[in-house]
Amino acid sequence: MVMEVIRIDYLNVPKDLLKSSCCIGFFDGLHTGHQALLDNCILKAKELGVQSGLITFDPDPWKIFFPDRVCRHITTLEDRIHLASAMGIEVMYVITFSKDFAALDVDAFHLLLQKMNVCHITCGFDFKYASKNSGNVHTLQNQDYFNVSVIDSVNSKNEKISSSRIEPLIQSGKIDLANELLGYMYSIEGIIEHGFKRGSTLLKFPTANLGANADYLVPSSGVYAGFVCVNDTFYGAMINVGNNPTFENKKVSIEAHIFDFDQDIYDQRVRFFFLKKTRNEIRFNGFEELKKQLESDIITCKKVISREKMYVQKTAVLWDAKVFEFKSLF
Ligand SMILES: Cc1cc2nc3c(=O)[nH]c(=O)nc-3n(C[C@H](O)[C@H](O)[C@H](O)COP(=O)(O)O)c2cc1C
Ligand SMILES: Nc1ncnc2c1ncn2[C@@H]1O[C@H](COP(=O)(O)OP(=O)(O)OP(=O)(O)O)[C@@H](O)[C@H]1O
Repeated sequence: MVMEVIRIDYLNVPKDLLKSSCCIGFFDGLHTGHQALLDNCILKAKELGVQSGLITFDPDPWKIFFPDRVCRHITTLEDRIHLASAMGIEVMYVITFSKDFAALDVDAFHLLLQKMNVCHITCGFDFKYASKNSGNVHTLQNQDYFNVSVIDSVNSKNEKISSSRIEPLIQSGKIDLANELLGYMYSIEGIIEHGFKRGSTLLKFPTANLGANADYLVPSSGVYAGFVCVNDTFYGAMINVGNNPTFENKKVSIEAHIFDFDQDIYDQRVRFFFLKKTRNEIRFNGFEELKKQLESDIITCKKVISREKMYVQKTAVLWDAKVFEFKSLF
C-alpha cells in the first residue's frame, strides 16, 4: 500500500484528516529505538481502529537556527518516508519547521495535534517540544485531547540508542556497529558519475563512482564490503571511500566494484549499502600492487557478505529489493 504524505505548513492543517495514532519526532535513521515507537503506534492504531501516522519535521531544526552549519544525516526526508512506510506506517505528517513553528507554546502545540485529529501519541521518554523545549512527556500527558504512550529508553550496552550516537560510528567507519543500532545496513543514494576511467582501462577493475547526495554522512576513508542496489536488485560489491592516495586525487570519491556485473549504469540513480569496513585505504607503489590488493579484497568482501545473509535480507525487504547471488568465492 502507498503511504500518504501530508505537508503541514505552520498551523494550516488540511480539513477532514482521518483520526490517527501517531508517533512524533525527527526520526533520523529510524533506528531500533525509533522502531519501538513505531511498533507501539501501529499497535494502538489497530486497537483504536484508526490510521497509524508518523509526525516529523522538515527541514532539520538545526538548519533553521544555524543555517551556515554543515548538517548531514543518516537518512534524507525521502528515506524516512520510504522506511516508515516499509515499517508499516500508513500516513506521514511532515510539519514544516520554521522559526514561527518553533515559537509555538505548549498549548498551541497540543491544539495543532488536536486539529490534526490525532487521538493517540507515542513518544520517547525524553521527547521535548514547543518553544524553548518547554514541553516534555509530563506536559504532553497533562492535556485532555488525546492519550499518550511513553516508551522507555531502548538501550544497547546500557546506553540509549540515538541518531547522535550512530552518526560518529558511521563517520569513523564503524559501520557494523552503526548497522547493529539501525537494525539494517546504512546506505547512501546518488547518481553514477564518470571517474578517471583508470579502473576499467589500466586496472581492469571497473568501478561505479557515486555522485552522492550531499545530505548524507560519509563513512571514513577505507574499503567496505557492501552492496549496490540497481533497479531493485542488491548486487554484492566492494566499496572504496577516499582520495585514492596511489593517484593523489584531490577529491574524496565513493566508488564500488560490483561483483559479476557488467551493465552500463552511468547517470542512473543507485544506492550504496555499507556492511563492514575491511581495511584502510593504502598508498601503493603503482598499479600492480593495487591490483593484487583488489584481488584479495574480492575474497575478503565476498566472505563478509556470505556471513551476513540474514541481515542483508532484512535490509533488502525494507527497500523492496531482491538479492543477486554472486558467483562463488574463487
Ligand atoms: C575495493 C577498492 C579498494 C581500493 N583501494 C584503494 C587503495 O587502497 N588505495 C588507492 O589508492 N586506491 C584504491 N582504490 C581506488 C582505485 O585507485 C580506483 O578505483 C582507480 O584509481 C580507478 O579510479 P577511476 O574509476 O576514477 O578511474 C580502491 C578501489 C576499490 C574499488
Ligand atoms: N532509544 C530510544 N528509546 C526510546 N525512545 C527513543 C529512543 N530514541 C529516540 N526516541 C524517541 O523517538 C522520538 C524521535 O526522537 P529523535 O528524532 O530526537 O531521536 P534521537 O535518536 O533521540 O535523536 P538525537 O540523537 O538527535 O537526539 C522521540 O519521541 C524520542 O523520545
